[in-house]
Amino acid sequence: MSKLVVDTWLRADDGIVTVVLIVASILSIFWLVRMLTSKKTHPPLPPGPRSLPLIGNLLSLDPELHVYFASLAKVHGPIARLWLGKKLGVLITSPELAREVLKLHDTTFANRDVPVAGVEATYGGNDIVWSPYGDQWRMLRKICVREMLSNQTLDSVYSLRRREVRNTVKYLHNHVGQPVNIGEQMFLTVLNVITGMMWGGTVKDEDRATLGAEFRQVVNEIVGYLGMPNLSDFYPSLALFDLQGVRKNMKVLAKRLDGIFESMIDQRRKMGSDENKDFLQFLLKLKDEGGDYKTAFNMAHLKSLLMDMVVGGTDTTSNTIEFALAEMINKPEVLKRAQQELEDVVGKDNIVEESHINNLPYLYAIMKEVLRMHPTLPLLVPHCPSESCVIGGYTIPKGARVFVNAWAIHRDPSIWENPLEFKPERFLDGKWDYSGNDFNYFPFGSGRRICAGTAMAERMFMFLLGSLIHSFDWKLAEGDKHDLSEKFGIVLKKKVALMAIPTPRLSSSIMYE
Ligand code: HEM
Repeated sequence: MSKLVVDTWLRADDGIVTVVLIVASILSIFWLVRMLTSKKTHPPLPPGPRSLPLIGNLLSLDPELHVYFASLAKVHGPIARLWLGKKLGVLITSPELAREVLKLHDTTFANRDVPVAGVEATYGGNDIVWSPYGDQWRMLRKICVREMLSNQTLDSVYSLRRREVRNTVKYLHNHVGQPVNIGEQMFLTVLNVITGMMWGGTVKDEDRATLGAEFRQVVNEIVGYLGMPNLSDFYPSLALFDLQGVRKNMKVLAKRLDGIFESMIDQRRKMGSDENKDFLQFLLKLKDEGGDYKTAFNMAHLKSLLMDMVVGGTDTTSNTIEFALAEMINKPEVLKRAQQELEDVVGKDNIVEESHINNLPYLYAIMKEVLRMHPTLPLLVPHCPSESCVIGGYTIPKGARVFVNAWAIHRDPSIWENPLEFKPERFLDGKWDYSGNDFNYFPFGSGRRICAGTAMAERMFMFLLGSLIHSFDWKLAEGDKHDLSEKFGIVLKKKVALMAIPTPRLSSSIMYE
């Protein structure tokens, strides 16, 4: 090889080295700049407990999720993460951060991470609770709130609520001196009101025990599966195998309710259109004739709205009343004070009417206090950001399951004096309300996804519990201990059913008819 060729090669090599060095330097600068800027735009994930590869934190989950999540917040702070298999869970446990999620970034977090159980229960997630934030959700919510849950509609069907509440008082009067399963009776009363509003149906007195208990069991199981950690949700690639059988069982339960819906729809179709102007008739007309909505209203929407009302409206209200009565029996001075208020406003020779409820501030304070201590949906319905978002200085990636722990915030000693004491008086000054603007106290949630049934829940609670304690004195069944412990589910319930014995306290037995 000639010297000239070797020199040329060496010079060419120098050139290559120089070019490589320049490119490397430019790339390094780019990398550095990216690192620095990406650090700025993508803060880290929230802190959380150490997790195992693939399994994440699944092995340390406690069935009482609300309590377990509160304990994690104590260690990791008001925003924490948890790996549920491949799914990222984010726990929000302070009023400030709840405000960021539910108010400042309301639109981003107005979505749901729909569990497999939710899809099965609601004809493919076609209901209000699980629809993503968008036209379908807007349509369903508007229909429900306007046609069934508005104050105006509720006023127009007062006679129905009155009839059911009177039936319950009568039933209790027939069981004076005997232990009554309060949750079951409250469930049945609310169920009758809701089905009465939907299609005019009520469970007859003779079927009260059997049909009511069956309905309650189905709703209980559906609600149970909705709150249960399910591997199919945490490992979507395993969903096909349905390892815990959640989808299979949910299908069976949904089918049982669907059978009832089908037969109601059938009966309603056979009736003339002028008979019984109820919610179902309105929905059928909307389905057949169409409405002024961007999304066409179909049969899946119709049935899933019925499902929302039955599942979302019954257990929630009845469990709250059961907790309230249990707390009052445990604190007889609270029961006495509420009874005195009713005596002052209603009298002992009169029965409670819904028109009285606005004049019962102490009973209202009891409702607020029970929703503070035992918020019916302790973690709300989990929210899900539609895009990555920074909360409290940490990134919550798109698609994470966000649990806002209202239960823990409602028991935070830095906000509430003696938070574990049941003390309705704390609400008497009207300082706290649950309209969703106060993030120290939000049992119905806040923002776009706030509960759609607040007005109905309020009326049923006040009217039904007011009637119960105005008409009867209450004590526990012989040998029963006061037990106020909770059992976690998407809807919180009493661990031990309240069995209580009614004793009449009104002046005449006519008032129990
Ligand atoms: C004590 C009674 C009740 C309580 C404490 C309660 C509480 C709640 C809460 C916390 C949420 C979730 C809010 C969120 O995701 O941020 C919710 C959603 C909902 N509730 Fe209630 N609820 C009650 C009764 C009812 C009743 C009686 C109905 C209807 C008959 C109802 C219908 C709904 C519906 C449809 C949603 C879904 C709203 C949406 O995703 O847009 N609720 N409720």
